[in-house]
Amino acid sequence: MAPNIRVAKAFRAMKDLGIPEEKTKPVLKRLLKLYDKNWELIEEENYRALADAIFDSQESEALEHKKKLDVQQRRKQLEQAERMKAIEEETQTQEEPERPLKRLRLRHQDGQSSPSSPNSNGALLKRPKLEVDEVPEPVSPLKRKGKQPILPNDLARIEGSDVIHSGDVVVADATGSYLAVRRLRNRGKEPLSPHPAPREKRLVKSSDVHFKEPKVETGVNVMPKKKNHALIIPKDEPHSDNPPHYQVPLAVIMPESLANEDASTDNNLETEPDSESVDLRNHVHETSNGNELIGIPNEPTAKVDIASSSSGEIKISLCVNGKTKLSATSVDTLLKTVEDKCLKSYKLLDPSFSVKKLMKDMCECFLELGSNSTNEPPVAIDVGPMKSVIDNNGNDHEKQVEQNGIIENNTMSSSDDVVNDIAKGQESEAISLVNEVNTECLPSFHYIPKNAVFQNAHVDFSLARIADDNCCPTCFDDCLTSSTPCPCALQSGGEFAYTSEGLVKEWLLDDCIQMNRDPQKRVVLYCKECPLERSKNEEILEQCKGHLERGFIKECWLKCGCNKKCGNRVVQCGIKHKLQVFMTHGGKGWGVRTLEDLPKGAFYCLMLIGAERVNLRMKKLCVWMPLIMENVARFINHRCFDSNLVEIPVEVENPDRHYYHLAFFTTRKVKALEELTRDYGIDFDDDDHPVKPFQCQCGSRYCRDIKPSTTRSGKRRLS
Ligand SMILES: C[S@@+](CC[C@H](N)C(=O)[O-])C[C@H]1O[C@@H](n2cnc3c(N)ncnc32)[C@H](O)[C@@H]1O
Repeated sequence: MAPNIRVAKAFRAMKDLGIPEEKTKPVLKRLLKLYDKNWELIEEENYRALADAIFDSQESEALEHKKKLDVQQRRKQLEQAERMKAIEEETQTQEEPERPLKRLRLRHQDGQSSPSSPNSNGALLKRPKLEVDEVPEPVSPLKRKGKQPILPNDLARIEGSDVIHSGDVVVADATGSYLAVRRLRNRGKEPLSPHPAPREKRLVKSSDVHFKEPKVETGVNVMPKKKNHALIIPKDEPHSDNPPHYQVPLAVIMPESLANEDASTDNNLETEPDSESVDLRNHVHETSNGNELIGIPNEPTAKVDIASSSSGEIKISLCVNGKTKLSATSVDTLLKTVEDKCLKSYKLLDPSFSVKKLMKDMCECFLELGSNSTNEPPVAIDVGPMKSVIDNNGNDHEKQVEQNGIIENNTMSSSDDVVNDIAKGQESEAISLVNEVNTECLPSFHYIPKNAVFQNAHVDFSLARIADDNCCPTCFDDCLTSSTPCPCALQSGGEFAYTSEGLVKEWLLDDCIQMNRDPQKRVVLYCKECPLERSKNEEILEQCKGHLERGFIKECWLKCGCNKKCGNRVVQCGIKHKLQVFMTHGGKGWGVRTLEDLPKGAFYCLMLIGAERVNLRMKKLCVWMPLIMENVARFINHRCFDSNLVEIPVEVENPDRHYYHLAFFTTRKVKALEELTRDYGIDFDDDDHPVKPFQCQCGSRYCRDIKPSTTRSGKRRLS
C-alpha cells in the first residue's frame, strides 16, 4: 500500500473521531518517527496509538495553557497585593487618627464573619434574615454591621426567590443544584458599579456606565478603543492633570505682511502696554530701531508683541535675534519645524497639534478678553443656562493642591464671581461651572437632584407598608442622641452609620473603600432563581449572574418619630458642600471639584439610577430615568484605586429594598479645588471585552490602564 494512501486513511480514521487533519498531521509525523515508520503499530486497533497520542498532546497543550493562565493570575494577584500594601501604607501615613485600615484588618482577624462587600455592585439592599438561605457563618446583625448583602436593583426580593450566600461563587450543576466554586478568572473583574451583571447585560443604566455610551455624552471626550489615541503619553509613566508646561517659547509667527514692520508702528495698531509683551529671555535690549541687540550677541533671544486695533485686528509679532546672519525661512517650513519640535518635546500633545491653530486660538482669546474687558469688577460670562462659563477675570488665584503625589495646578477663577448654577437652584448649594481650558460647552441635560421615582412606573410602596420595625415611630428629636440604637440603625448593622457631625463612620467607610480596592474581598451572592434574570426573560430563565454583598445605610424617614434634623438623615438633606463642574486638563472632559475642604466620610452627592425598562407586570418599583436627566454625579471622573469618593447604598424611603440611593462619600480629607473622583471599576486589561471605554488619564500611580513596567528590583514603578 502506498504511503500516501496510509496517511489518508489515518486522517479519515481520526476525522471519524472528530479530530481535524491539522491536529492529526504533526502527531502522526512524530509517531512515524518514533515507530521507525512501522505503520502496523499505528494502524492496529483502528489507529488507537495515533488517537491516544493526539489526545495526550491536546491534554498537555491545555495544561500548558492553564499553567500560563495561572502564572498570569498569580502575577496579577501579586501586583494587586503590592498595590494594596502601598495604598494602605499611604493611607496610614495620611492623618487618620484611628488607622482605619488597620482596624479593619483586626476585625477580620477577630474572626468576624465574612467580609462585607459594601461595594458598588448590586442595586438592592437585601435582608439576610429573610432571603439568604445558606449562610455559612451566621452572625448577628450587630456583628455584621454594615455588611448586609445587597441585590441588584429593583427585583431582588420577588416572591420565592432564594439567594445562596456562599463565601464565594455559586453555580448550578447539571441537576439544578448549586455548587460553590471559585470563579478565579473573573475575580477582580466585577464592575464596581451598582450592577454586578456582565457589563453588556446590565439591567440598570446608571451614570457609572455612561462611559460606554459616548452618544449620550455629547461633548464628552470619549476615546475610541484604538491603540494610538490622540494624546501621546508614555504608557509607563503616570501623569498628573497638569496642563502641559511649555518650556520652550511658543513660536509666534508674524504674518508675511508684518515681517518687516515694527508692530508698534503699524497703522491703526496700538502696541499693548509692556505687560502684554512677553520677553522670552528677559534680557532683550533693543536699540531705537528695535533691530539690534546689545550685550548678549550670541544668545538667541525672542520677544513677542501683541498689538490690536480698535477695529478688532490683532497682530502678533515675534522679534528674534541672536545670530548675525539669518537667511529667509518660509512660514510653512517654520511652522512645520516648530510642530515637529513640540511633538518631540512634550509628553502630552495631540498628533494633529498645529502652531497655526494655536496662533488662531491666541488671537481669538485675545479678542475675547479684549472685547470683554471693562473697568467693572469681573463677572463670569453666562452664555446660556447649560453653556460653559468662561471667567474673564484676570485676577486668578493660583493654587496648588497636592494629593497622593499628584499636584494639580488649579487656577481658581475667583469662583465668587461665577454666578451660575447648573442645578438651577434645585440643590441647597449652587453648583457653578467653569471652563478655563477650552471653549467646549456643557452638553444639554435636565438637572434633577434625586431619582424621579414615581415616574412611569407602577409603584406600590406606601407609608402604610412601612412596618414599625422598618422605622422608628417611637423615637423623638435626634435618634443619634439616644443611648440605644433605633430600629433604623438596627437595619444597617446595629449601629448608626453616621457620626454626630454627619460623617459616615469609619468602619463602614473603610469596608467600602477596602472592597473597592481589593476585589478579592468581595462576596458574591447567587440566587437560585434570579428575579433580575426572570425580569429579562421569563420563558428561558438564565442563571443568576451574581450580586455583590455590600454594606448600606438606613436613614430615618417620614414615618419615623424623630425630627427632620435627626442626625440619621444626611443623604435626604441633599448636597451641603460647594461644588463646581469644571473642564479638566488632560483629556477627561468635564469633572467635579470641591470648592471647600471636605472631611473624611462627608456626603458629597447622589448618583441617579436608571433602569432599562419598567416591569409593570410584577408591580415592582423600577426607576425610569432618561439619561438626559442627570445630576452632578454625572460629571465625576474615574480614578483607579485611590479615588477620593466611594459609593454607599442608602435606603431612605422604601423598606423592601427595591429602591435605594447610591450616595458618594469622601474616602479621606479632600482639599478645596481637588477634583472629586470615583473608581468606575473598569478592568482595563480585559481585552476580551469588545469595548474599551476610554484611555484612562486618571494620573493615579496605581492606574490600571498603565502596562506594568518593572524596575530592576522587579517592582512596579510608582511614579
Ligand atoms: C461619567 S462621565 C464623566 C464626565 C465627563 N468627563 C464629561 O465630560 O462629561 C465619564 C466619561 O468621562 C471621561 N473620563 C472619566 N474618567 C476618565 C479618566 N480617568 N480618563 C479619561 N477619561 C475619563 C470618559 O470619557 C468617560 O466616558
